[in-house]
Amino acid sequence: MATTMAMRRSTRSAYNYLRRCYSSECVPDRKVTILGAAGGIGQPLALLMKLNPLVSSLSLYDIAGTPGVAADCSHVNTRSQVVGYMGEEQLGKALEGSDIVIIPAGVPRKPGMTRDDLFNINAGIVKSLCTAIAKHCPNALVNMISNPVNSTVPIAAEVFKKAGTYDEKKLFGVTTLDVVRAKTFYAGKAKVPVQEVNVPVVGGHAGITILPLFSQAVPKSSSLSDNDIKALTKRTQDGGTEVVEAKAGKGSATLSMAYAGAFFADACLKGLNGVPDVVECSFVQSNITELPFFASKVKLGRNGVEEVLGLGSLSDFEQQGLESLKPELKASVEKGIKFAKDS
Ligand SMILES: NC(=O)c1ccc[n+]([C@@H]2O[C@H](COP(=O)([O-])OP(=O)(O)OC[C@H]3O[C@@H](n4cnc5c(N)ncnc54)[C@H](O)[C@@H]3O)[C@@H](O)[C@H]2O)c1
Ligand SMILES: O=C(O)C[C@H](O)C(=O)O
Repeated sequence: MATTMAMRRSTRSAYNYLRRCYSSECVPDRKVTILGAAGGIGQPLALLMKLNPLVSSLSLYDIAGTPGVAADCSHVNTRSQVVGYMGEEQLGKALEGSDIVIIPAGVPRKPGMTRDDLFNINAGIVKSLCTAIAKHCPNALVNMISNPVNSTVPIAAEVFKKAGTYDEKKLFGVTTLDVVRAKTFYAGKAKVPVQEVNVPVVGGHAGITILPLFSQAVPKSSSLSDNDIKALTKRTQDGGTEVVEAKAGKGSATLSMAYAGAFFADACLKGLNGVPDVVECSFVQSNITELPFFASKVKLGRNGVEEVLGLGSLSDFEQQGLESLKPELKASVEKGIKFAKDS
């Protein structure tokens, strides 16, 4: 009898908790800022964030083109108020009060280029934007999309350290597109419903540093051979290049990236709002390997990273992939740190 009463009480409190979390009058105000909002990723990402009911204020910043994007987006009849900001003199206002800053500012690849070939231009852009974040919204969660992510995230960390605002719980390299691709390719090959699929992707965000863990994929598939897993791994690692080549000089992934960026920002917002058990992969400061930054499953909470989760058990093939990616990832991280320290 006492047990039944206790169960009823706990069901009621879980129900009340969910009601509190999801009833529209209790959703807290949240400001999301997109830096690079007029670009190939920035525009569809702005639209997807405009559709997110967790956002109350959407701030769109770019060096050009934001008045038009903001006016257009602002006519969509959803909760958030949209304001466009253009040029460096408006950057502070764009950032003030942000809960989340998403950064897709910078140049994309052309066929034949690696992500590291973008370093010379994008490192400087990221450094100056992060300097402004440290000044105007030091407590915001930062979602870094600009490539090469393996170096731009360490650059951001160094900029924040120099400014005295670094909180490792609040800096994220967005690797969600790798997860999105791994899910899609796995579902296609294993012939399982894509909406039921989950696949962790760890390491970094470039070539062999992208390591999908298909041995941990759900739902499990008994129909995939070792060669199928190798081919799926390679396709996930080369997913960005597949799009760059198909776009033939007109940039890299924008629509799938906007989807992935909006999905990850939504997970961050849920974490900030106290929704329990929000877990996504991201490239964060980490001690689960000897590398200082590493992508793995991360539990998101009210302060950003609540816990960096371990790798779980790996197949021999994945273990080999992990060892092979370490030198490249280490070099990219060190390159970012050196740039931020020297410049
Ligand atoms: N993390 C990922 O998975 C992933 C996926 C796709 C693309 N990317 C990267 O995202 C970046 C953007 O790609 P895109 O296709 O949107 O490029 P794009 O050229 O279409 O857009 C970039 C935008 O950044 C703006 N910009 C440049 N300097 C700026 C500054 N100082 N402040 C604010 N805005 C500035 C430009 O005006 C432009 O509107 C690239 O570096 C690309 O490699 C990352
Ligand atoms: O491949 C690129 O250059 C863009 C991005 O990193 C991607 O994975 O699509």
